[in-house]
Amino acid sequence: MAPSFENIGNELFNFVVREGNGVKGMVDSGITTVPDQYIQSPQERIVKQGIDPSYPPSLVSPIDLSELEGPNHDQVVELLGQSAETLGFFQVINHGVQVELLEQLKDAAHRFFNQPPERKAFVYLKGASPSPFVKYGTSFVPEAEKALEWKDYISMTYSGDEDALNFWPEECKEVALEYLKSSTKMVKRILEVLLRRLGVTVDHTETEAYIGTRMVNMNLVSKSELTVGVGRHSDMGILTVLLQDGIGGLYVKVEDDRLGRKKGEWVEIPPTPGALVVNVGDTLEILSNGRYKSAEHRVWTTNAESRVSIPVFVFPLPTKKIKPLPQVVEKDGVAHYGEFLFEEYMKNFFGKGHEGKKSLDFVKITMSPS
Ligand SMILES: O=C(O)CCC(=O)C(=O)O
Ligand SMILES: [Fe+2]
Repeated sequence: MAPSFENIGNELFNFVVREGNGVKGMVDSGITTVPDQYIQSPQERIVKQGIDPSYPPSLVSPIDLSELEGPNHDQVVELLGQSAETLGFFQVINHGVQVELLEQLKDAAHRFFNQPPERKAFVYLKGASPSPFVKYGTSFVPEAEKALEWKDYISMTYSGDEDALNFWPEECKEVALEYLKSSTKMVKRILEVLLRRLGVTVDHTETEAYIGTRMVNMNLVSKSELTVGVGRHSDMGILTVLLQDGIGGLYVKVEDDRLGRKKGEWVEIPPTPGALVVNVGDTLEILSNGRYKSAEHRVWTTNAESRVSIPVFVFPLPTKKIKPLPQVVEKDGVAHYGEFLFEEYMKNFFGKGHEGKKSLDFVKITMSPS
């Protein structure tokens, strides 16, 4: 049977979850063995191979977004488009998020996680938090995962500046809010050029509904081997912006022959000072009728150091109806995904453990052989 918090043992459950110690607390307490529930099967773990010098340059070289506004506009759009079509991941610089803010964010994340556990549990734990928009937790969906993730997180959903400054944690609220706002601007611009590249223009109200929900998370993956920081998954939204620290360990699955890599191979997105990682989410894959790929990715753990990462997830309003964009379907002659309300998608996504790109099966139209 799949292990879960139900059979994790009350003592451990109380310590990790109820008392807010998280995985970090377990590691800080000096445990010498990883509890069974966290041990991943060997195929789920990652052995770090280091960066291959023959790496396709587009995977490593960040794309300069400021060039979107200059004479190289078309080339930059092509770079973004091809990255979104092939790997589903790219890195960007001159992204409009202040470089000093990136350092401040990483410090703020450590400050948050370094607080005494009782404070994190008392103020932010699911159920205890004074706002439904702030949640401190551990693993992804502990009740549903096959093996638990070696990760603690705080999740802050944007519901207005005032709410953010009132409810988000003191240690990180200002920087997190600024990061979320400038990342959203960038996402809007990238989305616009990616859609225009497909011959689609979306009006302002429609765009706002596609990017109407924004959430900033801070993840802490503690030290260990045998475990996984973040299990194999794709993101559910439009685009995700991600700040990772210098530890590395974010791996993406290759699905496209054009990258000069074998299908199914995992490549690392190397930490690049000043750059942000951007990746396509399920919703953009659906809107583009499968042209842009929401890539499967995961994060390793290492014995050397703990790792922080700070994603901004941009996804539709819950009430937004989602289906492949009609202009794209017209060109393709067939829709590859059905229509749904975004809240249904979210319910499905958060109702299960991470399992690769399975989240998309929920809406995929599979052709029956005739
Ligand atoms: O920590 C990372 O590098 C990636 C995190 C991630 O994939 C997620 O939170 O969805
Ligand atoms: Fe992700």
